[in-house]
Amino acid sequence: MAATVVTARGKGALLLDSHPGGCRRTVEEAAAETWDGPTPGRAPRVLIIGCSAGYGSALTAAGIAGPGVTGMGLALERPGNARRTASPGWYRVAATADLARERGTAFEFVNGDCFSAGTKAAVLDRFAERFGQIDHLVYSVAAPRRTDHDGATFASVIKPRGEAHGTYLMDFDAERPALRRVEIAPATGDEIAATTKVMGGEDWALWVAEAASRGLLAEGASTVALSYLGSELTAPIYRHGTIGAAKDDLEATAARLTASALAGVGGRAVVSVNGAAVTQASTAIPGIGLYVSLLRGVLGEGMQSPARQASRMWAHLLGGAELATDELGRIRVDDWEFAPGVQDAVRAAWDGAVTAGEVPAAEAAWFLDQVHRLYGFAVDGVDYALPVETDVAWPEA
Ligand SMILES: NC(=O)c1ccc[n+]([C@@H]2O[C@H](COP(=O)([O-])OP(=O)(O)OC[C@H]3O[C@@H](n4cnc5c(N)ncnc54)[C@H](O)[C@@H]3O)[C@@H](O)[C@H]2O)c1
Repeated sequence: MAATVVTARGKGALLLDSHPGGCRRTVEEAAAETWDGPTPGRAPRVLIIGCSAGYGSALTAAGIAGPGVTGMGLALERPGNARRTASPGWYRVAATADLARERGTAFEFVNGDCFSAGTKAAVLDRFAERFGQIDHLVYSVAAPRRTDHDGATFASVIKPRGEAHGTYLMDFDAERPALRRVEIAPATGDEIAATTKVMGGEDWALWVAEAASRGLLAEGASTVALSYLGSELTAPIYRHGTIGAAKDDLEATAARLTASALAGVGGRAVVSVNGAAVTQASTAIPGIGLYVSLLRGVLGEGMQSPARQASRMWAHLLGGAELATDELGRIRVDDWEFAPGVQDAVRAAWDGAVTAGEVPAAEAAWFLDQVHRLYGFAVDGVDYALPVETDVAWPEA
């Protein structure tokens, strides 16, 4: 395909195309994150499940550029076709592979379904062949559905549990970013179970057990899965909702893994509670867009990017600056979101926005920019008037 000018077509938080050059720049930005952790004696060998977007992409880029991790990343991305460019994660993976090459670190990427037994076997076989053992297994998947080994498919839903919940969407089709109230009916028991099947700890545990059974976990290995706690403002839809049930399950899985699969190698399973970020997964959750916009309004530059948080996580996992652990043993990378006064200020801003029926212009503009950045648009240093090659190959092993 010849190079072409790519523009941001689409509606609200969903764009049809992505810009390869902009996606590349966002990876470079993550790689430029300051590394103030320890310098490892040898490259840590890592497997990152969900490496192409959001926190997983940040962990991959910041890990390659900072401590110089080596290993493999798995993601599920879509190639381009005659009507649309590839998905943004496809381009980020290509850029991250180039970053690894430039840094002289071996890193391979697989495009596949993490829930499939075949993908697990293929990835772990390849890891054993090329890298030997795993020092750190990162699980950073956010998926809408999961097909199980028997062909049954489960869809994750974002709903409250128990009673209906009213929250606000930002309506970017309006001339000014208006708020639209939505009422969301409570989930059924089946929906809660299906969401837990997709976003709970079962698949994480399968990966770790499969790696352990192949003798792939190195002495002292760690595995980390990401979680979110969030504000009282979003609790009815998030932490007390279907996704919260899945996160409870994921978090309970950590202790079981430390006591089982990791016990033999003296390793540990860790839950990392990260802060609110604009990602493809989070923009699908009603109320999160408003919350995260107002949080940014309160914190300004004090809001930590996924790359900053990723760098802090690596420093912790590699035995450098220790992160604080809460009463449930989770590492808290969301400390800035809960710094004194922050939540009170966000609540006041939320009440103000609801009363006014609109989001303050600066916060709304920031949010829209963040959404565009997910697709490689609104990125500094990219000339969007220039044609760009959209036919980018998945990196070779
Ligand atoms: N975004 C937030 O505000 C936030 C905050 C704290 C914690 N987290 C957690 O971080 C984790 C990642 O979320 P995110 O927001 O970065 O999501 P994201 O949508 O940005 O990225 C999801 C990743 O999962 C991969 N993926 C999805 N389905 C897959 C499949 N079937 N097989 C292989 N890979 C698949 C995607 O390719 C992508 O790399 C989740 O556990 C989420 O709960 C998110």
